[in-house]
Amino acid sequence: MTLEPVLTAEEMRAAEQRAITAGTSEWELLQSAGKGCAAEITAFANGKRVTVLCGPGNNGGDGYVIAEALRKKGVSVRVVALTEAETPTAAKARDCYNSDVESAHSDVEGDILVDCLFGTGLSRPLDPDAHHLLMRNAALHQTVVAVDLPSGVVSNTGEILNGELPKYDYTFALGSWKNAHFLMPSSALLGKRIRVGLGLEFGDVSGHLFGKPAPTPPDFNAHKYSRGMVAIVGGEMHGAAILASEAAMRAGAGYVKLAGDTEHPAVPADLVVDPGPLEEVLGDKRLDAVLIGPGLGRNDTAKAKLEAVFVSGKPAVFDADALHLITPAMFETSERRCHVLTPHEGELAVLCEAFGIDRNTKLEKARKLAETTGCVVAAKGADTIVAAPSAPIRFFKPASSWLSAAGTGDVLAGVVVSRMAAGEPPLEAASQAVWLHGEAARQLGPAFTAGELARQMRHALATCL
Ligand SMILES: NC(=O)C1=CN([C@@H]2O[C@H](COP(=O)(O)OP(=O)(O)OC[C@H]3O[C@@H](n4cnc5c(N)ncnc54)[C@H](O)[C@@H]3O)[C@@H](O)[C@H]2O)[C@H](O)CC1
Ligand SMILES: [K+]
Repeated sequence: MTLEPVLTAEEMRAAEQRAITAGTSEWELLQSAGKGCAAEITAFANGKRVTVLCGPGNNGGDGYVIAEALRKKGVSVRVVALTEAETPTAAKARDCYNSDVESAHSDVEGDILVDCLFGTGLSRPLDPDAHHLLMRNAALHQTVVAVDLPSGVVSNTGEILNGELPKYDYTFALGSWKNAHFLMPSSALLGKRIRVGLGLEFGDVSGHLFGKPAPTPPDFNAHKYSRGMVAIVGGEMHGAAILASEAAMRAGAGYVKLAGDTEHPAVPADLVVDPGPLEEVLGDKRLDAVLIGPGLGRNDTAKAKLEAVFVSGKPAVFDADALHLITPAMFETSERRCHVLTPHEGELAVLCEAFGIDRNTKLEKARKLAETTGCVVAAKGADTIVAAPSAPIRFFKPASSWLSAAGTGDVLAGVVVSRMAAGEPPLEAASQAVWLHGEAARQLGPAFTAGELARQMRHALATCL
């Protein structure tokens, strides 16, 4: 499993400062950044006309270095400066650009637009002139490149301060990934994400990009219980729990039991349906993990089942309807706190209300909910993140937008509980599940159903073994 640092703007500046203290100058960092971007652009700039828009800070400084590096390689370059270079390093880069710099009044037609107006230093929305310059010129070029971040995006939150920004074809993350590279709404703008390394050391960071997991296959002498036993608590709507079970059966667990009186034509022969009392199912010592929520309903029976899961003390995944019924008091009936919650945006809001959490962004809501409950929180959406108490936030490369189909959340919950039963700690189980879910969707291409996604899960798992 790979974890790449994802930083806030403050962490990035601190890393840069450490490098400077250790003897690498800001000028050298700017040179590495600019030359690294120029090398990437050269790969698709053959015979193309490049326009570089430069802002006042070091993001603009990167732009002058990029322009000079491309110019030296014989690429046709024009540079348009929004204002004078304001930092000493950007001013030096401006002076080292050996050609004309045009004023921001000119529209430039070309093929590739390189946006170096603002990066991590953005502190307010673009002024109308800067915004028009960016929008007009983006429309006049076929390919649009963001250096570090699209100008107008807040690095720590992914907010777009100007409402509308161009769609980019490439974004070059300088030194490290930043939160905005994986959070909505900015994540939808970025095009292909490329990290340009600057040789910086990061140490402890507040976020990680979670890469391909490395689950272990069953032991040589494994049996169904040693591989992990899952119970999925059925409820009012049978389809959702069956979908979750289909996914759980294909994500590592050796034994998946559907707890309830589910008589449904879609129940496969390889799924054990146990209509006995829920307390007995949950009391089975061999049971490793429980999922409750998909198709559960929200009536008194559903609430009693949820309370039984808490009382059992088994590691649990709470999804869908269960997230509407959870109360802080339920945690007091159980010694175990480290469960997994898998809310989408609406369910996250419901949970924050229930636990008295008042935060503005998805990142802050998920982080605070994890701290307050002690649970791992997989906050789903186009920018799924996984938060755990006292751990860096986990970000993920964006998954297929075809995942926006009914039942895909039930499938995810089934994969989380399966990975937990297979022995993964809750944070790993949730992270692996998000990755496998995205990989299964990638393999399926367009317009798949939740059932197909569940059945694809073993092929996603196969890519990790
Ligand atoms: N951190 C690193 O390791 C490296 C970063 N590099 C690049 O530098 C930028 C960050 O540079 P900085 O000078 O801090 O900020 P910006 O260039 O983003 O510009 C901020 C500049 O502009 C003013 N400002 C902020 N918002 C606005 C606005 N809406 N309108 C007008 N002016 C605004 C603000 O006061 C600052 O003066 C980083 O993203 C990288 O691209 C280098 O590559 C070296 C390594
Ligand atoms: K930029």
